[in-house]
Amino acid sequence: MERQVQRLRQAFRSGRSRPLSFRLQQLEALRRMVQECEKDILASIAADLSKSELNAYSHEVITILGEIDFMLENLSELASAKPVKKNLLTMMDEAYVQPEPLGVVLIIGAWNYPFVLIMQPLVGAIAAGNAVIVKPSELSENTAKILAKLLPQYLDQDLYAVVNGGVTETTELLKQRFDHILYTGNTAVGKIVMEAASKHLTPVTLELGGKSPCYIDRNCDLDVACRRITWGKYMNCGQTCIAPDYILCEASLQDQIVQKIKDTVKDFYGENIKESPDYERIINLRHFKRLQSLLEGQKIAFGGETDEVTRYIAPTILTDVDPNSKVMQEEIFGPILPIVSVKNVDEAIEFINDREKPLALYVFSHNNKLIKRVINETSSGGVTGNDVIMHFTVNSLPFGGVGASGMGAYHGKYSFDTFSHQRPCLLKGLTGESVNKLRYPPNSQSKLSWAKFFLLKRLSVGKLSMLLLMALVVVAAVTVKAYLS
Ligand SMILES: NC(=O)c1ccc[n+]([C@@H]2O[C@H](COP(=O)([O-])OP(=O)(O)OC[C@H]3O[C@@H](n4cnc5c(N)ncnc54)[C@H](O)[C@@H]3O)[C@@H](O)[C@H]2O)c1
Ligand SMILES: CC(C)=CCC/C(C)=C/CC/C(C)=C/C=O
Repeated sequence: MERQVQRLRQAFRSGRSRPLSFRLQQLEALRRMVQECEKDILASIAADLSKSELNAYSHEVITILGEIDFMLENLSELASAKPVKKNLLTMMDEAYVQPEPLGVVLIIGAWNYPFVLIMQPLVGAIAAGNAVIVKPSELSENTAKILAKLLPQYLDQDLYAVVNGGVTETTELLKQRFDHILYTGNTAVGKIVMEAASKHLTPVTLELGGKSPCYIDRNCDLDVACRRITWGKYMNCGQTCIAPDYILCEASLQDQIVQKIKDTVKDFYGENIKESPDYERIINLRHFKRLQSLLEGQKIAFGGETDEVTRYIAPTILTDVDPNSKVMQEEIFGPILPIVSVKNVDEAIEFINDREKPLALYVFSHNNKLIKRVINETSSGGVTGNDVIMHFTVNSLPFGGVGASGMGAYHGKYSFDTFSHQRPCLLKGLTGESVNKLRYPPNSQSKLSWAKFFLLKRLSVGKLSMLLLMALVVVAAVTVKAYLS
């Protein structure tokens, strides 16, 4: 592992990854990889998540092609030096912010969107000019294998590497010194990653999870709300970090919501959900059993059927859920949707604020003021009003958590910035010592008041009259010169 990181560091130090032409060429190669190997990529994702290839394409491949296109179109602007405002002391100089690559970056992905969660940060890290090691999740082993096979075929092998493996390999990897680590996964491992990174003072981006609430206001089109929630909750069998975790609503809405979600499930997946190509399975037996245990003692208003052999759990709704019950204590990450009743929006806001800051927050209402109020009075990684999941798809929005749901963000420009150092540059000439004298010792009251003038634009009466006098002399000189010529 150590040798591998050293090899990448050496390649980074050679400067090969820095020219924009090289970065663009690598991004184009990545796009070719996705297009030319689409079939194998889709088959791997499909095998890992019992997912149809159509869904694998729309859940994962579209996002990556969009991200690569964005970087190809915007890289020269993103990577360019940005001139900044100057003060009076530096007005003759050049001042700008120059984004520069950080060095060798580690990207650790999770299993639930195994392609997107490796590839999207990788696009940003390459665009920013870094060398990169990616570590796909061992739980999505087919996608891990195809990434390890394809990436070296299309990318520069000295700068970009894939390490596969589980806890042992990741632990070993985390002992190495990186210049940035982006980790996606659960909070407990997030803490391990951050602790390991702290040994080298390596900055981290942590893309974690949490319980993302969904408040449905009485003043709302329930048909539309329930259709959108059904889509976002049961896609990927609920194994989506930003899936609505639970619903908050007034008690009187509960039965209507159950009925409408039931009807939508039938529209989406048909009478026999098990036969639907659009309904996935739980990733492994450990998660299957964990989810089964969340159903114990709950009022199941819809669904609840499970099949251990195929790790099938039906789209399920729990009603009158006690906020202290187990299903409300941990991120569900499966197709179980609890409804917790609140008296009104005030109580919903309090409920959200009493808990850890979630990765996403959803509010459904005709009343935009109410939506804005919920946004203003709570905190979460991201928000979508009157829909779910969709803020993820806008790559001009930063994607990330806050508090327990993570730190830092990526996507589009935010990926580029995450993997760059914003380097402040000031370029001066070697003239102008008469002004510089002001900051050289010995100090004096007069130098201090000039410094206040140049840096704070504060002028004493004495300095003001002197400046006026100087201005008058300049005007007089110009007038005399004009008269004589
Ligand atoms: N914010 C996001 O974008 C996002 C996206 C997907 C998933 N998630 C969150 O991730 C969680 C599900 O993922 P998961 O954690 O089950 O995925 P996982 O089991 O695939 O683990 C994530 C990564 O951590 C590594 N890992 C596991 N144990 C480790 C250890 N002890 N030391 C070092 N590395 C270790 C794994 O090898 C893997 O690469 C959920 O909480 C979900 O909300 C967040
Ligand atoms: C709207 C379309 C076409 C796709 C959405 C894809 C999707 C659900 C992405 C989620 C990715 C993500 C960060 C998952 C976290 O677990």
